[in-house]
Amino acid sequence: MSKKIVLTGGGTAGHITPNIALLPRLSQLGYEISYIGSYNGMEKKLIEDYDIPYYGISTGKFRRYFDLKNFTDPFRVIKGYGEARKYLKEIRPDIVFSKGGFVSVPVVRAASSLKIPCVIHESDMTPGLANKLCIPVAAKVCCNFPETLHSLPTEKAVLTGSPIRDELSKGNKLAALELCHFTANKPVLMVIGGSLGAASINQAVREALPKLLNDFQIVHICGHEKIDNLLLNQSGYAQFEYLKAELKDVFAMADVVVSRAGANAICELLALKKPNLLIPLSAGSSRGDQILNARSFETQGYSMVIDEDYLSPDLLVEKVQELYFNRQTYINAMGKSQQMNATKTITELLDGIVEENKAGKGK
Ligand SMILES: CC(=O)N[C@H]1[C@@H](OP(=O)(O)OP(=O)(O)OC[C@H]2O[C@@H](n3ccc(=O)[nH]c3=O)[C@H](O)[C@@H]2O)O[C@H](CO)[C@@H](O)[C@@H]1O
Repeated sequence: MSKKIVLTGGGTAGHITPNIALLPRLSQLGYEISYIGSYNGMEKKLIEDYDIPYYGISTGKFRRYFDLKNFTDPFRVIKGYGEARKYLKEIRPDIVFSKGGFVSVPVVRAASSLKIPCVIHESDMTPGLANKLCIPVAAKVCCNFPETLHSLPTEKAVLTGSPIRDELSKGNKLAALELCHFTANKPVLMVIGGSLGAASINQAVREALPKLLNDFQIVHICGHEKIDNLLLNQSGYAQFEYLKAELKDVFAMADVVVSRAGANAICELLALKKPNLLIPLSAGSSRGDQILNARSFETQGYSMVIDEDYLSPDLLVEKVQELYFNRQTYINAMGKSQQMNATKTITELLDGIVEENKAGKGK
């Protein structure tokens, strides 16, 4: 009997790439996979590279602050709920897996109204608002950090880690050297500011370029519309807005990495054992989870950290040099980590629920 799953999640790549990581194993297990995301969000652009049906719904953001859109977004969400219900009735999945983000709320709530079991996943240390709205109706809530277990209902919480795309460990260094027009004789610093880029990191890196270029070639993933045209011809410096398939090659080429401390990004750095300097998003512009992520990795000896409030070009140069000098220490520490196989744990959990329900219906 065929098995069907609907995946949802979007807004930023951190709510999408873990779903992508699950695709090969779900296919092996015989699932027909569909995706429900927003009409035109990042998830649509990333999922269209895979051969699975995509259903777009209307979405709105849940804000804790005043914005005129707070008056119109509820109607968008209600519309999205109706569309999600319609698509779910059409697809008739055995289960829904949600990676969070605002688009996932109407999908999970609609699935619950149709008695379709939902499993949701929280990558960060504390649950985001979208997941908080879904926890009451979820069958299970997967999480990435042991610390998160305390914030979740005991009977629903499962520690799984965050699924990482297998292909990331299969990069080709030579392909990346060619892509960036770099030589093989000088170390490579990779800078990645999360899936949307990070303006403060971009500025510090660009101001520090004259010094950094003495020792490194720099590949900078700077975010949508954040390329600096004045630096396009700078030798030893390559900029990209966002990398899809080439990301694995750039990881393979990187000797050291400067990164935001998004939950998935840091798990990938750990899995790939890349010595890294984290600059977490400040508490002023977020709920502070990246700071917790970064401090946890620093304490475990996997990462160096700069507080964004103290970020300056000179401090960046000093810390990058220190990181490169001590890189083997970080590689050794990361080599001792007991990182979970999240893809295996989550797909087994999902398949277990589906098989149990099918067996129940067959009785
Ligand atoms: C500003 C913001 O709200 N950030 C949040 C967002 O970050 P963000 O969406 O940046 O998520 P993460 O850093 O966790 O993950 C980014 C993902 O995008 C991928 N990637 C990135 C750049 C690129 O060019 N190509 C590419 O494939 C990375 O490999 C990774 O898989 O979600 C994370 C997970 O909930 C949170 O921890 C972050 O606090």
